[in-house]
Amino acid sequence: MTEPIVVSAPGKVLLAGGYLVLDPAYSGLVISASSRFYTVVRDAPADLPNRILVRSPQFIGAEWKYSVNFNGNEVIVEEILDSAANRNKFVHYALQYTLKLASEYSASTFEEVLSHGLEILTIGDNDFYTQKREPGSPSPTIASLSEIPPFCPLNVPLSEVQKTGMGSSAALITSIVSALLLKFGVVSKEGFAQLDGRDRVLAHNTAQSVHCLAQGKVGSGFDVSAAVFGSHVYTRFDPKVLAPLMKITGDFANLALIPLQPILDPAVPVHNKPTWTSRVEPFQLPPLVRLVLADVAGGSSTPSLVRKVNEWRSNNPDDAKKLWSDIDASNKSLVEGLRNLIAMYKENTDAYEATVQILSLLQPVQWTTIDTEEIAKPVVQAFDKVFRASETTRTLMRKMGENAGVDIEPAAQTDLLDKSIAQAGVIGGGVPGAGGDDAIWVLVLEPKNTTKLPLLHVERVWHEFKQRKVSPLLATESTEKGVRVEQFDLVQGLKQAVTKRDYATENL
Ligand SMILES: Nc1ncnc2c1ncn2[C@@H]1O[C@H](COP(=O)(O)OP(=O)(O)O)[C@@H](O)[C@H]1O
Ligand SMILES: C[C@@](O)(CCOP(=O)(O)OP(=O)(O)O)CC(=O)O
Repeated sequence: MTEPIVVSAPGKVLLAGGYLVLDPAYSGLVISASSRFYTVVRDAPADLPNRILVRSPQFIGAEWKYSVNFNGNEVIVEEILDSAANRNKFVHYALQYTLKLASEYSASTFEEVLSHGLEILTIGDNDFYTQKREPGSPSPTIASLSEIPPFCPLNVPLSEVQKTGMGSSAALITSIVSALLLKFGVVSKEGFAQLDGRDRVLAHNTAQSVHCLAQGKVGSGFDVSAAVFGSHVYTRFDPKVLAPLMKITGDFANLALIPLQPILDPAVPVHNKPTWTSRVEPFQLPPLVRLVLADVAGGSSTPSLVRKVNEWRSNNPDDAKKLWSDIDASNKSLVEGLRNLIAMYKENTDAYEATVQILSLLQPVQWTTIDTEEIAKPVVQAFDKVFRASETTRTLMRKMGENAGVDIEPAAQTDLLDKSIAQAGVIGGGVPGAGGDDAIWVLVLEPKNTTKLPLLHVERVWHEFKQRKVSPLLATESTEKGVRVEQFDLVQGLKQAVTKRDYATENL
């Protein structure tokens, strides 16, 4: 049996650019989270040619079986259904499209890889799901969450789990697609190590297509893009590139007529081929700045928020244009402020660190009122610019919500954010992505070598907040750039988590 292939992909937070990023004229700032989704692909334990078993050991009954039919030319992946209720369209589509693509490179490698059958395991970091608590038990803290064993079983079927909104399906699809591309030799580990080389771009185009097709709609795609490339300023692709594939509904026999290589592989030169126009401008949060996320007990449906906002925008084009461009200016100012801070750190690390130390003890509204040394002034101003920009974006996003008649920042979230942002050492915050009731983000200062006071203040506010249950998540920003090939033995807890249950091979 060959070594398992393990690929992880990070979750996401859209810090700025919700709704705007659906339009290629605007961009969004997406931060990739340290929480990751893992896919392990290995040869099936028993010889079962052309069979694939996929399972998610964190959930009850999360097993999906497939048979692969290949006639030397066309590939059809069929679900072997125990019951219709146990369909997993996302996994099925990931297999169908990635296997078809792989077969177009080498039929003999394709047949060889499937000759023993495959087993695929998918598993997510705890942060992707709201962890169940015993009634009356204290709400979790970042310290208590870091004590929980990795990949905790959720003890419910997948359909009943509560998600935290970190983009589990995008990270899942990115990790499955990438692991399969490696297994079938379509991309290499070395190729994957390059951030903007052909291998990653191919993985992106494939995962993005699968995700859109499985969702049955084309969103902006910032979540898949972050899963592949890490934190960046994202500008969306033109959905036209997917038009030939979007026509295929359900019957994969129709896929036979559409070669995938020319659509997905940037290295395949075809005259007049549709191109992927998305733009990725790498980004990273400045040093000594920590992203903190909260899972808020509440729920909002992104598609219905998007529908209403789009409706208002098309009925009020002039007002919308003005509002969109004001929000865009504020978002750009946020990005610029954060980038300036990185430059300042590089230019004079000591002054930067000393200023962070001072600001961490003051509320952001006090920052520009204090007398600082000349050398600290630009750093103070840059932090102040980030604070102001995030507040302006909040105000304008609330306005967008009022106009469209939807709660982009509901009153309870406003209260929670105002209280959080009033703490010493907090730089700013907001509702991520489409907004709504289910999450907030804040940026806090974390001075070197001192207690993490701003984080503790924010945690206290969340703990004492009465209107909603608010739990911190462990995730910070991932400084690894997106999708990553892992070593099975080196991912803490992974081996135990995927081998926990003794699956009979006749399951296949
Ligand atoms: N852990 C998992 N294992 C297998 N499939 C999953 C898992 N998480 C999500 N999926 C698949 O992705 C689909 C959409 O997931 P969902 O969590 O609703 O998306 P999102 O993260 O985009 O909100 C699910 O219906 C399921 O098919
Ligand atoms: C409105 C949006 O611009 C942002 C939505 O971001 P969320 O992070 O809220 O998304 P989900 O996790 O899928 O619910 C739609 C889009 O860009 O596709």
